Formats: sequence, C-alpha cells, structure tokens
Amino acid sequence: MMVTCEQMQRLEESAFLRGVLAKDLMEEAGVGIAKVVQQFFPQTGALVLCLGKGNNAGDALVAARILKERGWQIVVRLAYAEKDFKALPAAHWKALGGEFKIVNSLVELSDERGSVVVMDGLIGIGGVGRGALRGGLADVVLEINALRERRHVEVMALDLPSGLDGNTGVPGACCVRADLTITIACVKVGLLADAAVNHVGRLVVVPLRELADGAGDADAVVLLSNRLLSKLPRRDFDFHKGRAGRVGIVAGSRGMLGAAVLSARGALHGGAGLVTVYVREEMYALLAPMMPVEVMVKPVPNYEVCLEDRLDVLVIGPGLGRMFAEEVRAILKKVAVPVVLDADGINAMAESDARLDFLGEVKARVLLTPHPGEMARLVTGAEEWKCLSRAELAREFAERFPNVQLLLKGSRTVIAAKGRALAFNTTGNPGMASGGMGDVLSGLCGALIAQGLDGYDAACLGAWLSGRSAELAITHGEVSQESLTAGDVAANLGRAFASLKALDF
Ligand SMILES: NC(=O)C1=CN([C@@H]2O[C@H](COP(=O)(O)OP(=O)(O)OC[C@H]3O[C@@H](n4cnc5c(N)ncnc54)[C@H](OP(=O)(O)O)[C@@H]3O)[C@@H](O)[C@H]2O)[C@@H](O)CC1
Ligand SMILES: Nc1ncnc2c1ncn2[C@@H]1O[C@H](COP(=O)(O)OP(=O)(O)O)[C@@H](O)[C@H]1O
Ligand SMILES: [K+]
Repeated sequence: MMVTCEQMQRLEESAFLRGVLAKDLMEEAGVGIAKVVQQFFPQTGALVLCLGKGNNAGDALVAARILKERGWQIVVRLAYAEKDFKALPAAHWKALGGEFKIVNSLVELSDERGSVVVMDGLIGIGGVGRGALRGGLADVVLEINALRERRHVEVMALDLPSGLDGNTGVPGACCVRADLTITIACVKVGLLADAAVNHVGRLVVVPLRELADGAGDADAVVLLSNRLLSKLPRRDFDFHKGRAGRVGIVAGSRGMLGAAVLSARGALHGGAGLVTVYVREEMYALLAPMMPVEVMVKPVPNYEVCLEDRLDVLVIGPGLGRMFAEEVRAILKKVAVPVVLDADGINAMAESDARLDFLGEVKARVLLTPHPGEMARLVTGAEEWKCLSRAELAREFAERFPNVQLLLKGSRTVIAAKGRALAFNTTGNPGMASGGMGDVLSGLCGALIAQGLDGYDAACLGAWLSGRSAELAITHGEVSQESLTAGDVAANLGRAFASLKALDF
C-alpha cells in the first residue's frame, strides 16, 4: 500500500486510539531496521547515527542499540542538543548506554578506516509541509552528502531521506542522498517519484503489524519478497524438464554473440527445463562453443524456423542486430506462444512503419522489456506521451495494448499490464549499469513464463531476482559495484532464489 505522509500519520493516530503504543511501534521499527542493516552489511563496522530530535531519531536509536550488541561501533552526530530530544527518542538515547563516540562534524570521519555506514535519522514524516530543512538538520545533511561523495560511505535513510518531500518526491535544497531507504510500515508516495530516485536509492520496507492496512493507492505496489514468493511455482517431487518448460531464444549476431549466451544463462539459472538458442548457420561454429553445455544450439537458415518447434515461450532480441527486423516481424505475426521481446526485437518493431499499430495486431501475449532508450524509440511520435513520468507512461502504454505486459527498465524498473497494479521494483544497484544485464533478464523472464507464470508475474519476479542477484554478488561474492558483470548476475541467481525463499528484504 502506498500512502501520503498525512495518510501515514492518520494510520498511526487510529492505531493509538485502538490502544497501540508508540513505544511498541518504534521498537518493532528499530528491530526491523537492524535486520535490514545485517542483510545489506553482513560485516560489522562503524555505524554513524545522524539524529534529529523526533521519532525518526528514535527508530535509529532502537536499531543502534541492537547493532551495538552485535559488534557495530557506534558514532553519533546530533543535529540538536541532547535536551531537545522528544520523550521517546530521549528514552532510547539513555538506553543506548555509554561506549560510543560523539562527533561535532562528520568531517572528523573523512579518514576513518574500515567500513562506515551512515544512518540518517534526522527527520521523517514529521517534516511534511514544513518547507526546506533549517539549522542543524541542514548542516548535517550537507555533511552526510559530502562524506558519501568523498569517503564512499554507504548512506541509509530511515523512513524518508531527510529533506525529501514524502508526498511529491521533490528533494529540497538540502536533501540526503541515500544508497538505501528503509521506510517504515507503508511506502510514502514521494519515494517512487522520478525526481526522488537518486535520493532514495534501494528501497526497503519494514512492515509494522499494527499499521499494515488502510487508505492509500491500491493500484500501485512495490515488489517485496513476501508477495513475490507465492508467484514462484512450488515443484512437485515428480517434476520433470517438460513441466519446467521449453524456452526458445532468438538472439546474438556478429559482434554481439555474448548476448545470446547471457540470455541463455538467464533462462538456465531461472529454472527452464530446456533451452534452445536459434543461430544463423554462418554463426553456428562461433556461437556453439561459447554456450553452456546444457543449452541446445540449433543452426537455422531463417529464424522463422523456430515456429516449427514445440516451445512454451520465445525470447526475441538480445544482441540480434538490426538486419533481421523483417524476420522478427514475420515471427510476431504468426507466433502462438508468449513472447519476451527485448533489445533489437523491440527495435524491429520501432523501425516498422506501423510501429505501435503493429504491436496492437500481434496476437500472442508479449512481455516487452525496453530500457528507456528503446522505449523512447518505440513511442516516438506519440506526442501525448512526451511529458509523462515513467510510471504514467507505463500505465498509459499498458492501457492501450491489452496483449502487452511492459517491463520498463531503469534504476527503478516499473512493470505494467492492463488490469494489474503498477509494480515498482525495489532491488538492484548502480553496479548493474553495464552491458548484458538486460540480456540475462530476458532469459530469466522467459524461464519464468515457461514455468507457467503470466508475463506480468514473470516480469515482477524476474526484475526482483536479477536486482537481488546483483546485490548478493556484492554482499556475498567477491565483486564491487565497479567490477560487477552480467555474468555475475546470472551466476548468483541461485542465491537470489534462496534470498526470496528466506523472505529477505
Ligand atoms: N509516531 C510513531 O509512533 C511512529 C513513528 N515512526 C517514526 O517517526 C517519524 C516521525 O516522527 P516525528 O513525528 O517525531 O517527526 P520527525 O520526522 O522525527 O521530526 C520532526 C521534528 O523535526 C523538526 N522539523 C520539522 N520540519 C523541519 C524543518 N523544515 N527544518 C528543521 N526542523 C524541522 C520539528 O521540530 P520543530 O520545528 O517542531 O521544533 C520536529 O520536532 C517517522 O517518519 C518514523 O521514522 C515510526 O517508528 C513508526 C511509529
Ligand atoms: N542503477 C541501477 N539500479 C538498479 N538496476 C539497474 C541500474 N542500472 C541498470 N539496472 C538494471 O540493469 C538492466 C539493464 O538492462 P539493459 O539496459 O537492457 O542492458 P543490456 O541491453 O546491456 O543487456 C535492467 O534490468 C535495469 O533495470
Ligand atoms: K530520515
């Protein structure tokens, strides 16, 4: 459920009227935040608490109390004097005990060695409608952003990045740039605005039992493991490869053969029963040795031949090049099974004279997976869509093409289909900004469709899993955001499935 800050405050007020205690909510929030920290930062280090005077600071203090017991070194930067704390955070300030360091400025941490994680507990929904940050809060925000930029510390914002308008998502002049935002109970609408993305970063929701339902936008959801897991088919003991599904892949061309390999790896590690990659005869000798041995590589004189095979889904486009556009369009006119249309598959349509009308005439269900550049090519000329946000564009597009499910890629991937809630992915990191990530995703989505999911569910699950895989490659593997490759994402999909089943954040 997505809420405005005012709706969130009303939810809290009605919980208090039912007898729920603010201190219990804060304890539950803090326990959840500590779990999130342990998931994303399995190695302990220095935890720098940046505290305002309200309950947002209280959440941070509860989490810090727990993390201190688990071995984190606590450092505190106060935006106000200690005496200014409201009652609840004041109590948790006392409970934190001694044994921590107070700094007057975060500049003091510029040369701190080891892992440093900053927690922004400056201000949450209490800042709504109060204008730009002032005084001590503004000073600390500037210090956080400077430390993040120069010292490469990780910044976690609690509930909202301080300085962000939680309703519109517009960042104020002083606004925390977080790598991770841990929002409490419900997602505040502003967190999903296009303007907010570089301040929010990875979005995590810590649920609170007593604030679970209520008013808000039910036509939009964020993708969370607890909702996604039920979409993943549970395998019977006598499951076999035929039931796991047959994925056909039309991908790769001279200069871009690796795209076919990455897509096939996405399909294999996504659980497909049988994966067949179709390759032009003249490329066969080059591509076949590059493929994982589990993949069937079929030389064809023309890609339309794939229509003769028994398949459950056809993935078309990764690294296909522009010279087979006619064949792609011919396949789309005849294909009966669901299609995942990516990259040059999308370009093949964008280049046709009919463009969007062509898409409307395709009989099969099509999961379209454009990145923003491919999307722009596809809707060129559709003037009415020029000024829309990513979410609005996805919604309008899905409304116009009922046979299409849209996965619009980006740091905040959105998924839309007619009659379904607009879904915002939460996982992934800037390490994914390198070639081939989308190729893995296309094969992964294909595998999920082959296992019986519809295109919308496959897109939701595929986006979450590929982003989570990128995260796990960094937290549990030997790579950094800089060194992460699409191959790492394919290789870590098993960890991502395990993480989904563990109901990780
Ligand atoms: N209620 C609960 O039980 C639960 C609450 N929860 C948590 O509490 C958070 C809300 O806490 P909150 O209401 O205490 O407000 P919070 O955001 O900490 O700060 C408000 C303070 O900031 C100040 N201030 C405001 N604007 C300013 C400006 N522009 N520039 C400078 N200062 C400004 C203002 O000071 P004033 O100006 O009034 O003196 C005020 O004292 C919520 O986001 C969530 O994290 C969860 O644990 C769930 C249970
Ligand atoms: N900063 C980021 N945060 C999260 N996910 C990202 C980020 N950058 C890229 N991605 C994801 O990586 C993938 C890139 O896909 P795409 O651009 O099609 O790659 P390619 O065409 O090279 O295979 C998409 O799933 C996208 O959502
Ligand atoms: K905050």
